[in-house]
Amino acid sequence: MVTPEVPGGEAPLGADSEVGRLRTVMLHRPGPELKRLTPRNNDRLLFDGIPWVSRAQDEHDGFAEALRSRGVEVLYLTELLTETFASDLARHHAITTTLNGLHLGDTLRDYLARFLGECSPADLTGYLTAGIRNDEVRGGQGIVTALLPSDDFLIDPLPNLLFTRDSSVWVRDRVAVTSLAMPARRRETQLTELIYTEHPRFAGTRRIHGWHHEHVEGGDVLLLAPGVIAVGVGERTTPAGVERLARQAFHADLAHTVLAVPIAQERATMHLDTVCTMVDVDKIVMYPNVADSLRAHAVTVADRSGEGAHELVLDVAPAEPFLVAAAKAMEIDTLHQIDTGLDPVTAEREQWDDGNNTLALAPRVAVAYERNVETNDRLEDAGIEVVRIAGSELGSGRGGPRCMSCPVSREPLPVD
Ligand SMILES: NC(=[NH2+])NCCC[C@H](N)C(=O)O
Repeated sequence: MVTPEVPGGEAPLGADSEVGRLRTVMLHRPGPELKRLTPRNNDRLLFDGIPWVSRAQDEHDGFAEALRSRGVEVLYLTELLTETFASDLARHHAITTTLNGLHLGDTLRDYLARFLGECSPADLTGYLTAGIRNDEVRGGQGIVTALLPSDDFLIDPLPNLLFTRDSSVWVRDRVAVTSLAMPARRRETQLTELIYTEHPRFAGTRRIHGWHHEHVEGGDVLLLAPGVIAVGVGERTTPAGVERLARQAFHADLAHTVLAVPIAQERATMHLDTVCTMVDVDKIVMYPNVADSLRAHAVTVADRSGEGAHELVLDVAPAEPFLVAAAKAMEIDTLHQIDTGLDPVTAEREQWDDGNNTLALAPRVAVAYERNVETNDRLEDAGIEVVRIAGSELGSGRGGPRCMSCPVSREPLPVD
């Protein structure tokens, strides 16, 4: 359950929908890690271009300002991380997990452990997020430094930290620290897990997943309604990942139905939130080119007499059209679809530019990239207020307002 608000205190942690009034959100302002992108490494680092960093920062500041001007508290991931590093234990943990890659060798690993161990919390955040290249180390010289190319990263930069929704997702009052599938992103959740474990703001928060578990990415997790979670299964979230998440959610009484939604294994549709996002309690903006083929298996608990989450007996229903299965689980007549774009070509262009990837600030109020003109018009025609933000540079990482934000606190939806 989302806990009731403490008068005068911070907003209670958690979210039970994608559209309850947004109170607190975690963002990552793009920083030096984006300056590491080159035409030779951008594919591996999952960017489709080389962003103009200062413009991306301006756009991101515009996004944060749009949220603040509507009463949303903005937390920044790197500030939380630096505060987390006030703890010696957290620093030690971060350094050890970062350096356990097999490409380093003992000489370099020992040197880097000492070097990072002596850094200030802010510098440590900088190195762990922007990475370290072979030609930047001042010690630890030996076989590895001599033989690795000078521009190889000893610690990889994390340009996709920008997409904070992928690295954690709240389900009611618990947080799922996710387990990212792509090698370029695996380290991100070692950092988010530390924040949620060690930062005083999150003291006592219970977790329902972790970076060492089966792959689940937050972009695939949609809280369709209190008790109903849709999870995309494709390039990023594996069938085993959904199973673990569903078991944990059922066991902790966070949900009664999980819809497992297979999605095409393509770059344009890497996460479920590239295909659809909620903009009202019963409205979803959706890519029409896949809407007809999108299907879902409703997963429920058939028998909960066993002890632990792993002993729940799950029922997996045959696949049904997504909108049908969703409406049933949400106990509403219809989940109304608002189409991306106008015609199939505009839809394809605006889907690519994250037209579906909206962030709801409240029922019928959503943040969207301004460039998706046709989709935004359609949202307005359907009675949704659209808060438009610039995203020409931000978009080169293939993510929109929803991927770039992890809602940490939303008001529960009014019960009618
Ligand atoms: N939830 C999302 N759709 N996130 C988009 C993530 C984009 C990022 N460049 C990646 O490939 O992982």
